[in-house]
Amino acid sequence: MLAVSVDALTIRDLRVAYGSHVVFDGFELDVPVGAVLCATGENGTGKSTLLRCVAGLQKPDGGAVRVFGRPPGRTAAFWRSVASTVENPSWYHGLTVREHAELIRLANGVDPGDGEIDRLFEVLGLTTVADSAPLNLSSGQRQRLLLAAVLVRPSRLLILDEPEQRLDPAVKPVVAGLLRSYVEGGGTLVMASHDPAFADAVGGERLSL
Ligand SMILES: Nc1ncnc2c1ncn2[C@@H]1O[C@H](COP(=O)(O)OP(=O)(O)OP(=O)(O)O)[C@@H](O)[C@H]1O
Repeated sequence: MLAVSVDALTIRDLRVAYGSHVVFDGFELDVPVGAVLCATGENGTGKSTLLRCVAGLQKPDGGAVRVFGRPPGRTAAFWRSVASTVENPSWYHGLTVREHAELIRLANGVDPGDGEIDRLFEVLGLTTVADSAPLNLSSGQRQRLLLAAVLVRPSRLLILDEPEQRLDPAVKPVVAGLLRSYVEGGGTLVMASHDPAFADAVGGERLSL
């Protein structure tokens, strides 16, 4: 039997308008499994709108979005394959930074004590704040935690909206390296970025909006 390969992301004839302001009309996109796609463009060109549609967080006015051949949705099954920073999560009061990572790993069926959290915290500079409450972190530290939270669990597609935002210049290459490793491990990455050097460091295709 012939194996039929399904792209990670397929968009056909996408239309999104806010009132009379048309952001997408007849937009098409294919992202194969294992690819990196980075949307770039000035403020307001539609990067976040596109990512929200891909994550199923916004219903387009027309067209079709398929993630691994299925419509994106708010189901647990969809989010088991997809990790995203398009919408900020709520942090639990009473749980530390490390306990959040442990909870995420445990809930996704992976061992929280296998050293992966320590490794990620070390490279992302979160070790010294591991026992803090997330709400006490600086905005840059919270951005690192957000990235740790999506990277600490298994997924097949990462959807990241400006992952470089609020990061120190020294941390950006580290995050770019983590994202490259994610893709080398078979994952697909769809992101938006305002930082050409960061996008170059991650690699892959650019989508200019
Ligand atoms: N809920 C909304 N209601 C009305 N207009 C909206 C809404 N969300 C986005 N827009 C408009 O749609 C356009 C695209 O917005 P979007 O946030 O997708 O752009 P972006 O490329 O992500 O911008 P930025 O680089 O500033 O993050 C903008 O002109 C914005 O004003």
